[in-house]
Amino acid sequence: MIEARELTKRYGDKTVVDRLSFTVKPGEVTGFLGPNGAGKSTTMRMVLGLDGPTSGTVTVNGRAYGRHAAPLHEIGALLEAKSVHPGRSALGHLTALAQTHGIGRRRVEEVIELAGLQSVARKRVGAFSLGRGQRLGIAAALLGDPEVVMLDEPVNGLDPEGVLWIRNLLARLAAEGRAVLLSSHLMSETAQVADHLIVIGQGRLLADTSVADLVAASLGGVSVAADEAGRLGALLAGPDVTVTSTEGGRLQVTGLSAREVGRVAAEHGIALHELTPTGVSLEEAFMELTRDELEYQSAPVTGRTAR
Ligand SMILES: Nc1ncnc2c1ncn2[C@@H]1O[C@H](COP(=O)(O)OP(=O)(O)OP(=O)(O)O)[C@@H](O)[C@H]1O
Repeated sequence: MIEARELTKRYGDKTVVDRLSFTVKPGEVTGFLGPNGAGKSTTMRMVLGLDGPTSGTVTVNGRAYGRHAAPLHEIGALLEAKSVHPGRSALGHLTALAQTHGIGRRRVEEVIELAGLQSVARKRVGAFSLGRGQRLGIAAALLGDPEVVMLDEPVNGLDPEGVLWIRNLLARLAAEGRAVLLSSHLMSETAQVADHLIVIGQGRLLADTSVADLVAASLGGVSVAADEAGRLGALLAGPDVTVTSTEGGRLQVTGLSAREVGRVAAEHGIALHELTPTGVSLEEAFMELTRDELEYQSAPVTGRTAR
């Protein structure tokens, strides 16, 4: 379990992580989402004691990382810019790491197999593709059979087979009762594997929700085609309702259910040709959540700055 309480990191006068509180529970994959620069890597570095918080705390299985006698058994992590000596073999790298914790040869072989690296275990790591490098990083993370697994953007640069392999692996690790934290800036990809989501923007917590709840909340608009689209649009309009006309007498309505739209049309004798609930994608839900929190907003097409 990872528990962050009011975790804060400032560099100079810039607050990169801002009073962040969350829990990564055992038996679940928790997605850690945020746009570039949101503070995910900084948070993960603080979990591992690589950066000290300015204030607040973060613990792994009840203690700060540095207070564990054998941290590889508590948490296995893959951070983005992990450096491995390029002249070493995968086997050599994992063996050296294992020796720091008195982990035997047998476990080294197990994680090599688990990561599908048997055929290249004796090859120089410097010649590894990005995908193989990621697999090696994950093998290293799992070496100590840790209760908590934390991976920073693990699918970056992987081919579809590698992506599927990671998805299955994460699901299995959670099913074994481990707490799994997985960072990403891609909502749809994360939602496919995560049970729970922690979304941050500019270091602040924006959402702490189950994937199922987010999916339910994202089901938004209704597409309507009617004979008297203009009249129907005026009848539907209200303080929390947006009505946009599109081509061919079609309306896009948000803030009302399909049933409510249908009832208004029936009450006013307006014939409908189509009444379709249109869910927004999870990616859109994520963009909506983080819209005000982007570090670098794209300039709109008019060329004016966004803020
Ligand atoms: N050592 C540092 N000194 C000053 N600023 C830093 C330092 N490390 C990170 N930052 C700043 O903190 C902010 C958050 O960075 P961080 O890498 O944690 O974000 P992230 O969510 O992991 O983003 P990405 O998805 O791009 O990796 C950025 O604005 C970054 O420039």
